[in-house]
Amino acid sequence: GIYVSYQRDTPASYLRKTTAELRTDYDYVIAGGGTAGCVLAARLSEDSDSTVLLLEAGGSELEDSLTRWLTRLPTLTPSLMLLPHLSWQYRTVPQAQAAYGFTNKQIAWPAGRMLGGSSATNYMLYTRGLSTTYDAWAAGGATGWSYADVKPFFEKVEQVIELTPTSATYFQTLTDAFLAAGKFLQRSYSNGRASIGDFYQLSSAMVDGKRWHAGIGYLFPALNRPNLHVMTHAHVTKVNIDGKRATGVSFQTQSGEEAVVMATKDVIVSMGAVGSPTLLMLSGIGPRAHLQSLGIEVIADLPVGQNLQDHLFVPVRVTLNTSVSFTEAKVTTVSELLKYALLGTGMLTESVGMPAAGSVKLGDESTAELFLYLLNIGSTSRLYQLISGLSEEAWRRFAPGIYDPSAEGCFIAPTLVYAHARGNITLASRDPFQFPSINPQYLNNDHDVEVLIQGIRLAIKMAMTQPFQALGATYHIPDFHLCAHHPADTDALYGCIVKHIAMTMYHYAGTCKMGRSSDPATVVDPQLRVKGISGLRVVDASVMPAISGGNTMAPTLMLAEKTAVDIRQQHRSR
Ligand SMILES: Cc1cc2nc3c(=O)[nH]c(=O)nc-3n(C[C@H](O)[C@H](O)[C@H](O)COP(=O)(O)OP(=O)(O)OC[C@H]3O[C@@H](n4cnc5c(N)ncnc54)[C@H](O)[C@@H]3O)c2cc1C
Repeated sequence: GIYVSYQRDTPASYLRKTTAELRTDYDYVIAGGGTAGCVLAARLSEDSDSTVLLLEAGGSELEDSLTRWLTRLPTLTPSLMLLPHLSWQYRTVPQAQAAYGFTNKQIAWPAGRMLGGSSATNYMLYTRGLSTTYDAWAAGGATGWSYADVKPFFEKVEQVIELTPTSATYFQTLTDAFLAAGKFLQRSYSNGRASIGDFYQLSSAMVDGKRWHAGIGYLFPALNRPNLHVMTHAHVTKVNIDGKRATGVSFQTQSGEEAVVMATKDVIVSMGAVGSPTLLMLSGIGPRAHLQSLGIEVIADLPVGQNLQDHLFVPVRVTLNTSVSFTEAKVTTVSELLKYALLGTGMLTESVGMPAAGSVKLGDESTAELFLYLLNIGSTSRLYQLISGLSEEAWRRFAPGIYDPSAEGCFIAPTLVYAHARGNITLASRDPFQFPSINPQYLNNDHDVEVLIQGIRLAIKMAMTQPFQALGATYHIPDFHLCAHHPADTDALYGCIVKHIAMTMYHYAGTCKMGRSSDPATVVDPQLRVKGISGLRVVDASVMPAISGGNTMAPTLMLAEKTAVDIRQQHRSR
């Protein structure tokens, strides 16, 4: 008896297993149970007279204790990116102007694949980002999205997440050195050419040393609501459209069953900046010529998949002759990570990743162009090569001793905040299970390369400051073959290095651009409704008109909170 009632009450028991457990229609059907999808499902089902269905292609930690264990322990984050059932193994197409050091010139683009989405596999940094981003969104036609407008929704998110400073025990010496070095830079280089902002320790979405994600914070506590249905392993293949109205979605279940469900109010697509444009194009919403070339009937000719943006960074390797990080454990492979997990060291509940950052304005720019992050992946270097897609050769030439697990070190990571490059996502075929073709067009313009060159110079200056020198810091300039003919310490050399090693911070955004309806570059209006189609919205990182000035999880949570209010108001006032 006890066993049965325990079973009935587990959150997993609320997940729908077969289509027989679903209704034929819901008020809202949400495609994608990721960062934004979990917020929407929780908020929309707060109205007990609204019915909500959430469909997620991946599984959930609720169904599988190994997944729960892997996702909750912050140090295991890099390993999640290698597991295809937890991360989509997307990859860019070969890059013309970037990724020279990557196998096939392709950069790995992992994204979360389970309830919680990328918030369940990411590095957990939480930052609202530069307020100037949102003011620029509003000025560009995204009415209602200025910083003053969005601030209350960040505050709402911050009531749900318990933020903690990125943690400390293993990294604090290094973090302190980085923050002190930031102060040195500020004093010495805040002149006409570069103005250096404050350096600060970042906040992390962790509770008691364990990962917080949108499933934990939003969805799981709502699972017992009778008006909310959630199905995992449900791969959405199409938005069904009748005339100019979205009527529901088609999806395939784990057992391979093809199913259709109807939405009486809204279909909400929250499949992330790769998944959402892909689904729209498969459904006939996208650039006319592209859809026609694949024989897809065009229902709305919109620039879906365009305007792709990301944050690129250059890891500058700094080794130290003082033991500062991971002093208790040297972790170089997945199996070692697991070994330490089994040993249960406190290190597992430490966040690898980026504990601190500062911003830099270049020339007479009015907003920051560069962030300098402290990247704490010193002794997980082999793993890092695997997850990024860097070639063995490039990784070996990247820095001496990179394979030496006893080498203490870190990376200083200058990051391009507002790239000028605009990439695109297009369908590779009409098969909804085939990945699309992802072309970020990284570094296809001088501006982006020049900003990162200045970033390398600042990273070097930082390594030479007294706080880093006190730890015996040495910075390393990679000796890539193709760069060998450039003289030391020249822009030409650093530009060549940028083209080899600049890599993604996984902040894919912008592929279903929001803005004024009359603007031919936009896909959704400021209420995130797809232009020209009723009953269809896109709510996730893809709607950002310009990438946020900082990591993208918090802005994605914010935009889902804000749009949930819009949706509820719209339908209440009818
Ligand atoms: C490795 C990594 C590290 C990162 N680190 C940070 C960080 O430290 N801080 C930060 O702020 N940001 C970070 N980011 C970025 C941030 O996590 C994302 O920008 C944000 O979570 C995106 O949210 P989203 O709702 O747009 O998409 P996601 O959260 O990715 O959700 C999309 C969901 O849709 C599902 N889906 C896709 N296709 C289908 C389909 N056909 N049918 C059904 N469901 C489907 C996916 O499985 C997924 O659950 C990181 C991202 C990654 C990948």
